[in-house]
Amino acid sequence: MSTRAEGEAVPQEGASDTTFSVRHLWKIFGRNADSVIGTDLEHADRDRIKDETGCTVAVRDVSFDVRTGETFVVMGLSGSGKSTLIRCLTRLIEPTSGQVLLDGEDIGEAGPQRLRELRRHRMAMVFQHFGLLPNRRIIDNVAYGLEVRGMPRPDRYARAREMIDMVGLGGYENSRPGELSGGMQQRVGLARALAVDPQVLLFDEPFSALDPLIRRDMQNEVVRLQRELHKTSVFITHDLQEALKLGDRIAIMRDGELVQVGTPEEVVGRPADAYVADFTSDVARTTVLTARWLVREPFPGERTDGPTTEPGTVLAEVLPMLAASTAPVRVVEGGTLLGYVGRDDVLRAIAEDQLENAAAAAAIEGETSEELSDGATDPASASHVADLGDDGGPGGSATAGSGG
Ligand SMILES: Nc1ncnc2c1ncn2[C@@H]1O[C@H](COP(=O)(O)OP(=O)(O)OP(=O)(O)O)[C@@H](O)[C@H]1O
Repeated sequence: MSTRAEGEAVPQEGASDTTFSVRHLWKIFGRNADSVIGTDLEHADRDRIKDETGCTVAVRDVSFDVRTGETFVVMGLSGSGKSTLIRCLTRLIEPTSGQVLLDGEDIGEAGPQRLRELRRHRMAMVFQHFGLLPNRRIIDNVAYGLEVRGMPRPDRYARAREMIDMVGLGGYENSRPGELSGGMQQRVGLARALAVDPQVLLFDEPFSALDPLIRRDMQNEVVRLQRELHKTSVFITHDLQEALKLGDRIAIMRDGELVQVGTPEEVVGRPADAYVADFTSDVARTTVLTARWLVREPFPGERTDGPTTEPGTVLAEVLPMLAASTAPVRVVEGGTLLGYVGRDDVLRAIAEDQLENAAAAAAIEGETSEELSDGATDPASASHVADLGDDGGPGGSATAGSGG
């Protein structure tokens, strides 16, 4: 099952603002993979399918769209199917069933020649372990994709130099990968991917092997490059903070399924179920939710002369403004007044954070005790938490589609 964020339009297949359309994608590893889909087993859990057929369900009936220019993050725990999913997008792994459309073209229908063209010209991948050629100089590594395309040497070196400068490695053109730190090698990986000017960048946990500080630098680098280049990107990570920082939208995977697709605010502010709520319970809402999330009409008699802010301002920055003014903040976008956010609104959003944390903890505990007591009913059930989340903030529905 795939879940769309509340208020999100049903995607139009091949719509012009969509780069990837993934429809009912399955990947089942094992010899009897075809014996699962379309049978009763299709809905069984992974363990039962494994027991009865020997097959592993890695991706289960996943559908989503990646919008042109957005960074679409796929997040989930180890084994949830992220790597398999991103490899199915390029058919590095052959899907068992379902469709992947790139600009409306069904890549499942592409013959070997067409597939090679698509991979060379339309997509580029950045891997966790860099994938650099150890005996080649940095400039040759960066120019590699252009060389494969047959670009003349002066042109490809010029382009490679440009990309090396862009990722801040000017001066290292003649070094070998082994002479560079992990973070620098990943910059080379990034430059190599960008050199071919791909339509789509695919990142498979590119920063997982890096030290935390270098990892943060690289995340900032990606944010900066995205601001400049607006490349459509699919980014795989198991790190929620990374997902929140980089993602215009985040898809959360569990056991091969998508459990929620939404903006960072939607995922944190209105988690789809107890699993997502548990994932996001450590995130300080004030650093993710923005004024847009809480914006509302003025109350009768309320002051309307408060300080102004933009809808994208995080609540952590709205708070000091409210502390300094007794009037609610006016939320203004491009000269248009969207509405107001007052002290109570922000307090309620913060209090909900505490309530949801407690409810999520209770639900997880409840699930565990249910398992132990073989199905005994527990009031703190998953749906209880989902209900809490569904209520969202006072202005919850105003945010649907924001940040996309
Ligand atoms: N080639 C394969 N053959 C059999 N099973 C596989 C294969 N590749 C992956 N799997 C299984 O498919 C499931 C999903 O794996 P996948 O690597 O896609 O998850 P992931 O979320 O990317 O995990 P990680 O973050 O650890 O890489 C896992 O149960 C894994 O064991």
